[in-house]
Amino acid sequence: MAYLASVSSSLSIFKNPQLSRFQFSFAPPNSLSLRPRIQFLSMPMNKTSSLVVVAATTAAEKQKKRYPGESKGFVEEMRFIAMRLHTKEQAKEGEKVTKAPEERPVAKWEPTVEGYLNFLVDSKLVYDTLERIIQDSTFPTYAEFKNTGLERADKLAKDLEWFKEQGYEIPEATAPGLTYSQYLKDLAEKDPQAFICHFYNIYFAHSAGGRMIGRKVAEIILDKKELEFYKWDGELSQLLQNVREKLNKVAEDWTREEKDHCLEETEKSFKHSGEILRLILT
Ligand code: HEM
Repeated sequence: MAYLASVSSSLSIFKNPQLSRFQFSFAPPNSLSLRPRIQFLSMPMNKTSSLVVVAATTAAEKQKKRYPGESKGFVEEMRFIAMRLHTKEQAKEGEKVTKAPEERPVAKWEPTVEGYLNFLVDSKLVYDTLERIIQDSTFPTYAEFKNTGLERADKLAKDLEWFKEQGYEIPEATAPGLTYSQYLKDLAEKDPQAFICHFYNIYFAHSAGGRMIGRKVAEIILDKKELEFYKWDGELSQLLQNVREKLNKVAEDWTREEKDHCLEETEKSFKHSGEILRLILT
């Protein structure tokens, strides 16, 4: 119903006699679909003007279509989709409304050391998996990302060692980390575009929201101790920029369909990372 209302209010533009033919397309609010959207065409402006609903764009129109962020390179396209999947409380550009525990404002989190340790252990498993896949790979799409300086597994190993020295018992990895790790291994074998989507989201999320979370949690439960997980050797902004350039270059060889497929994987990346983040609050 909401869609119908927005369609009819948009129809006023058809009254403009200058427009002998006008067309627009729309998708339901919050739709992440990148596939052809429903399109409305108006016929020449006279009394018999009619509205024709066409179910799909033609190949030529599709080619002309611009994707948000496209002019800046593929990373910007991935970023655009990722930002829409945040809630407003998580990031200014966020649009998502449902609120799982980890989607509530970080300022209101009540973390526990035990939960945080589960989060660090599962995160380490995911980074171990990603970094082993990249390091062992001879496949150019993956090999490009060896030794970017963003790697986190060794840093997390040091942090877990520190917790041990403080007398904490280091837990075993739990279901969210184990499931995500296996999922990444499967993707790496059979779906490079989807794998690269996870690669981007995991490392870039950690450099943005992840650091914010680390600071907040350390304030509440670690007497502000800054963990190695949140430190990089070298200038982080430069490391990120180098990886952005490599990602853009890799994606230049992809067809539009392969790019869309990569973008469509973003939701899964949020789902898996969200489950690991939620451990902090257990
Ligand atoms: C509590 C959870 C989260 C919070 C508080 C959070 C917060 C943020 C913030 C503040 C930014 C920076 C926005 C800006 O540039 O102005 C950001 C960027 C981003 N986040 Fe999140 N985020 C969260 C979870 C996630 C998750 C689960 C993912 C995906 C796995 C993700 C992926 C990204 C990406 C890809 C960026 C863009 C980084 C860049 O611009 O280089 N975030 N997030």
